[in-house]
Amino acid sequence: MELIRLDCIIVTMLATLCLLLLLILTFSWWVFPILKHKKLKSCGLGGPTPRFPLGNIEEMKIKDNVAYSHLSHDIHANVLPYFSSWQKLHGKVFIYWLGTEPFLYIAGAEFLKKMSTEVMAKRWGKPSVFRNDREPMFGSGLVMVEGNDWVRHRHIIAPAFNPLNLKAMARTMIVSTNQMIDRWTSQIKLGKHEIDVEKEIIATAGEIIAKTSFGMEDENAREVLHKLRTLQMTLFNSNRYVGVPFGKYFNVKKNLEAEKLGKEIDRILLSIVEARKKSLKNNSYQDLLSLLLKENSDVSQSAKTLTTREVVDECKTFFFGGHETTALAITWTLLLLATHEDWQNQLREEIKEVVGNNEFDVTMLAGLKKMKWVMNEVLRLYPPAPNVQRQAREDIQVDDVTVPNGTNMWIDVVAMHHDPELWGDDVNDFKPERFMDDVNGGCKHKMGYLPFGFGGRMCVGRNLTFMEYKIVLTILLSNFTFKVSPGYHHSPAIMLSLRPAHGLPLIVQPLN
Ligand code: HEM
Repeated sequence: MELIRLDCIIVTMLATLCLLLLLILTFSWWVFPILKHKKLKSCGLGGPTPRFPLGNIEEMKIKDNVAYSHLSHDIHANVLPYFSSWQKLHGKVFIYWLGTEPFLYIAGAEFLKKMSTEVMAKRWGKPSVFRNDREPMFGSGLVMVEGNDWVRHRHIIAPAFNPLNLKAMARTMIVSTNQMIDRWTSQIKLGKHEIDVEKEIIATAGEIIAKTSFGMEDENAREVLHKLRTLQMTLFNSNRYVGVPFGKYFNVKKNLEAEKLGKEIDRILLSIVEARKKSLKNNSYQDLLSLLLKENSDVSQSAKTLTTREVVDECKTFFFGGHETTALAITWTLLLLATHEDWQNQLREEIKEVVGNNEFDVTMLAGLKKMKWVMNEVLRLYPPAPNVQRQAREDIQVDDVTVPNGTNMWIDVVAMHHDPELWGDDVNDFKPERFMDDVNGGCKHKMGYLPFGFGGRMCVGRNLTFMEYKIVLTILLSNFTFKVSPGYHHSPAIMLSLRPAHGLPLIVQPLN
């Protein structure tokens, strides 16, 4: 009798527990998101109808990238077809769903301005669904951290990019680029003029960040870069179910693979961090790693230290963020210069005027004005970071719209950079002269041009990019001419960053 009663109690307890769990899940997966959605809808925001449990994911699945019939820069409808068609129906600010997570889509510059003036950088969050999903790639690095942790990380990292440190990195950039030039020259001597410049430049930029930020030897650097690339492909080259309850288990193999790669990268970086801790060699300049470790060893500044785990995550973040974006900016530039010979020649002329017969020196970079216009225009047409994400950590009021605490946001940089209302009818033309007298390229709204993000969370590495871009391009244009190969298929695609889906084969000829 006693035993039966005990059984009953256990069964009842289990049933109550299950019911409670079901209730919690229903509330967190459906009721709370629906309430948030309702609040936004009541302010007049529309959007595509979501279906439980996928939200709008089915409509967002992209088939194999279709090659463009010509070299059009009107890329938004191709790289983000669902956003492009929803925009036509619902305007520049609307709601869509990733699984059971509502997202506020923003391509309205004025809305973004009003929203960002309401919120300080440290009070912005990053969508939890992405933070979990991208854990193997960025961990708790600067891109992902929030609140006081973000302040602490940024405070430690920002000084690494001061002009003195940057200047000291220039030598490595020149050496690595010259090695690439030698490789190309040998290849051309064998009659092979077609070079996949995307692949080459990404490898060189990887080498540069490995050496300048971590003093890493080639073999270790190549291994980390290779694993990061595989991780990126695993995470972003397929349709996944981010935001869908138990979505992680829809693609167990890929998720396990990503976790494994993330751990392997951590292991290599950890061994480098530990070795550096022991040697803490006194570089003539402070690379990122020595800076992070130096702050850590200063016990009087305990509020400003990072744990070893955080240092490893920062290394990972900088390894990836520090090379691919810059490399893509240079890659897209070579495509645009290959199709605009006049600009290719103008930049070569400018280099001749600025550098002349002197040895190339970083102090000369400021004189390359047209090159900066070209860079700005390339970053407008092909922004390597094609979107910015946020999560509200408090209610935000934008005119009549209350964006509730917890709302995810997807800011569509590609859409804003290609918006004729902001840039005029020639929005899809390559016109570097837009930037001649205006750092905003004549954009009608100051929040319409965001290649490096906005506010306090703006890209911490942008000055490094400016320098590397100019150095690499100066050396390339001083040695070669570029034409598009007949084998090139124009297929910009988003795999976290905006890249040519099939590489960039160019016909490269030595200048003399
Ligand atoms: C063309 C080159 C680059 C582009 C287009 C670019 C773009 C961006 C954008 C749009 C953001 C803002 C993200 C957000 O608000 O969520 C950002 C942040 C960041 N970038 Fe870059 N970036 C570039 C180069 C670099 C380089 C060279 C490094 C490092 C060496 C770097 C490291 C970072 C980091 C750590 C953050 C996070 C900053 C924070 O949240 O405080 N980036 N970048």
